[in-house]
Amino acid sequence: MIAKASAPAKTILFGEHSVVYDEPAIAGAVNKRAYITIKESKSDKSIFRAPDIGFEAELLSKQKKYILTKGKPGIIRYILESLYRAHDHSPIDITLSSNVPIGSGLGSSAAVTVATLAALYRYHNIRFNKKSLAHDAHMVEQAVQGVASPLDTLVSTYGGLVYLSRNKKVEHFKVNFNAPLVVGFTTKHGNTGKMVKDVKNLKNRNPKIINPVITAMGNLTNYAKQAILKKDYNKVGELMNINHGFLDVIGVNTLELSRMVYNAREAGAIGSKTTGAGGGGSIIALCPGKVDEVANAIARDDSILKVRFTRRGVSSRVYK
Ligand SMILES: Nc1ncnc2c1ncn2[C@@H]1O[C@H](COP(=O)(O)OP(=O)(O)O)[C@@H](O)[C@H]1O
Ligand SMILES: C[C@@](O)(CCOP(=O)(O)O)CC(=O)O
Ligand SMILES: [Mg+2]
Repeated sequence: MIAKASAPAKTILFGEHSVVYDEPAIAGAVNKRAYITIKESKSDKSIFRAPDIGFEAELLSKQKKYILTKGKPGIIRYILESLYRAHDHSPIDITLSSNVPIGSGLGSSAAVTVATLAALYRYHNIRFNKKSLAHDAHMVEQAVQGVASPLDTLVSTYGGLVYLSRNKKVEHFKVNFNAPLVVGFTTKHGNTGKMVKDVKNLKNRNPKIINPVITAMGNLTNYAKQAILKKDYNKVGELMNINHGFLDVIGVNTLELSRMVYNAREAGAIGSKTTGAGGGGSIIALCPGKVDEVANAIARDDSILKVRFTRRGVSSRVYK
């Protein structure tokens, strides 16, 4: 039997980091995906392969350990944690293929986790629905990273553009927000777990300064929700620029991220900001009528990815 699943990457429009402190956030699934295939192993060992990133390891799922044969560790922790929760430890082959850049703020960890759990549930014929899958995937991210909001795993599971409220209520935008976005990313990777910890430490050292900023980031997200519903792109852009400033305050921007953000604005983007955890990774630029100008300006020093929002969330099936 072969089980296959795939799940989309995402981009956070508003509310990264503040969402960890229960502030609202807005994120959308994009048309880049992680694909997982699970089949019985031909040997008595479980093997995980990710040829796109040159990764291979033998899995000791019972002990939550692995023996690396090729590549560098990292993303495998999400696979192991998923196996630990949803696998009976019988020998299997797991293959990951993905066109989501890893550690770039596009939620590769969530896409891989959602796809792995969905494939495992199919493989073992375990009943699940989107609600339970999003919940379980969030538990995996939390276990691996220490702290994680449910945002990335929610978006990867459901697809579409999602608003997560202060009390963790999920709203799916019905409006078709199809303004063109350019993603710029650097070769420097961020690490979500570390960035979340850094923000927490900054907040603990300077509570009177950082706490109101986190609250303001949440208020800004709520204004953005209204602007999106009205398709007021100029307002959305203005709020993205303010959000980038807040991300500077909490210390997650880098020289490369800010360079891309300002290159995008100079080339005509009406809004641009870091997206995801920062410390490396990606920016998004909102640029109606100026996609090529903005893409070319970012591409002078960094890499670009043209993405669009997609309503397609997780999908999975078994082949007997
Ligand atoms: N080349 C690589 N091979 C394997 N794992 C990697 C590689 N580069 C980064 N990683 C790991 O992938 C994970 C990416 O997750 P995260 O930091 O949440 O970023 P994102 O979800 O935005 O891609 C991290 O655990 C990181 O250590
Ligand atoms: C910083 C944070 O808000 C988003 C992280 O996104 P990413 O892993 O960089 O794609 C953390 C979280 O929501 O769990
Ligand atoms: Mg992640």
